[in-house]
Amino acid sequence: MKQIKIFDTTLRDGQQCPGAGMSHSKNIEYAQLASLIKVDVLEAGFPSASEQDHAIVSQIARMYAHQNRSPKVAALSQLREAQVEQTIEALSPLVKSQRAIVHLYVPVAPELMAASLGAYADDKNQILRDVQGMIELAVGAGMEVEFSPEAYSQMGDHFAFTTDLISAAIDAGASTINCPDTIGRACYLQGDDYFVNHMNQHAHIMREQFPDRDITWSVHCHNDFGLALDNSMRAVFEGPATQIEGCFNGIGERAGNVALEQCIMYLNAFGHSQPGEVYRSQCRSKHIRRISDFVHQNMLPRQPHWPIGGDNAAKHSSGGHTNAILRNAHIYQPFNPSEVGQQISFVFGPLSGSNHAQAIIQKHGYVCTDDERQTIMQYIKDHHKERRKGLTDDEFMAAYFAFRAPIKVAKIGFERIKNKQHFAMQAKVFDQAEDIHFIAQDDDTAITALHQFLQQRFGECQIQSYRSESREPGRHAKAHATITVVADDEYFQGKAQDQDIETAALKALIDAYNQFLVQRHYRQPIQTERHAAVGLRD
Ligand SMILES: CC(C)C(=O)C(=O)O
Repeated sequence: MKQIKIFDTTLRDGQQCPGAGMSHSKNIEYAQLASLIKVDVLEAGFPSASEQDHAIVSQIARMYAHQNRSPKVAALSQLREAQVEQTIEALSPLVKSQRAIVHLYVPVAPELMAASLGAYADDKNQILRDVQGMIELAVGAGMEVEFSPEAYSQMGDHFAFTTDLISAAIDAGASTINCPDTIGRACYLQGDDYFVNHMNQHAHIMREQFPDRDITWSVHCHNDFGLALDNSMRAVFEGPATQIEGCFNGIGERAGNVALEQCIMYLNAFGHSQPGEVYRSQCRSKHIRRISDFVHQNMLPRQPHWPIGGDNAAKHSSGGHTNAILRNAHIYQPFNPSEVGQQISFVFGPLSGSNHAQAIIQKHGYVCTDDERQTIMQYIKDHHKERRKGLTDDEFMAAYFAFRAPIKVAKIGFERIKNKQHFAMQAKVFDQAEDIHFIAQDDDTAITALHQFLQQRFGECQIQSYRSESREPGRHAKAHATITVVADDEYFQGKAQDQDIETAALKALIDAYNQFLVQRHYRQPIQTERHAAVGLRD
């Protein structure tokens, strides 16, 4: 088995992108999650960037120093002695357990060298001496060293210089050579210039030069052309890389870095496809959703359709898909979502089918027979025809209750005629048309009259509270009534609105009563087997 190390730079490269920065305490929280998911290396920051960055790296180093199985900690440094010293200082708590990595970088692409190093770029021998000297300094302080020739994929005619740099770095004690596609412009169609080919050449040259050294080759890809995953995987499967650098949810400079959760799951799914070798990471994939949620909530929002950890990655709506899933839970999933801490869930939408509707109703413990499921589904779709984006379960069930409602009122009124209070209602009650009319007591209000009628007809039910309000200004504002009743030891809240305050209250009471009656007549034991079979969320 070939173990592929996962180098997590969410806190460093991830926080370099606009909008992703987090407070000190959130950085620490993230480090705990990185340890839980078991990345091999956590790049905790750039200690020389500010006092706070130094303090964050140093606290993470102290925290991990007390935990045996936590990741190694890397911290980034430019080729400047003062920076290297600050980096060493921040990482020092991990020296004893040999888990501190100074990550030193210098550009090698010609244009980038000129733009970021100025005149220093012309003195290649000095750069070579500095790389050698600073790595020796870090190694002497008990650090591991990772060396990155920045913009390696754009090195152009600097191949020989890059070879010298890598050679100097290894000679001075660097144990990892990281090959970045800094601007996300690498593509296998580049042929001989493709950076993975260069990595193979460099790995070969270094093996010849340092036959006794065990060098880790690492890859660090940005996603500007959407090729970060392809490039990272080619570096592993076609090149010498045994370490992948990236960020959870693919955050990072510009279009981001390769998404680590995609790399981990790619290895899980395809790592055994090559003859004679199995590639795996040691990460506990079941925590992917948790760390992905953290990045989503505290760094940058995640697209719903984001691969692996996105909300929609295990959510289904269309009829054809949900139908098949109800028979075979994982038929439309490329892997079992529980591997990444997700569950299959359904959203009822305009393209959903009657099987899906029936499953939701039964999951909530109500009756929906095979004969009626088509009618109920159509009713619910018509009831919410403006909701093209799908219904929550609450909205869906409210429509189911409206469909089942035993009392469907066509006309309702309460008026005084010849000194008597008259109550009148035209309604369908359990599908029978009825014309209800009676003379109420003198001191009855419309509500008490209706309440008495409903109790006599359908059984005991107490009014717990009644509220009526107008939510809009002006004389045309509607009255919104809310009435809560208690029946069979359960609470039912009825709501209604009408231009007339009294009618709104009457309708709200009927709504509450309807819910009580739906519960009484259509409740059934929850169909747990089917529910469990499709892994629906509770
Ligand atoms: C410092 C290096 C590794 C980097 O972040 C890049 O090249 O993108």
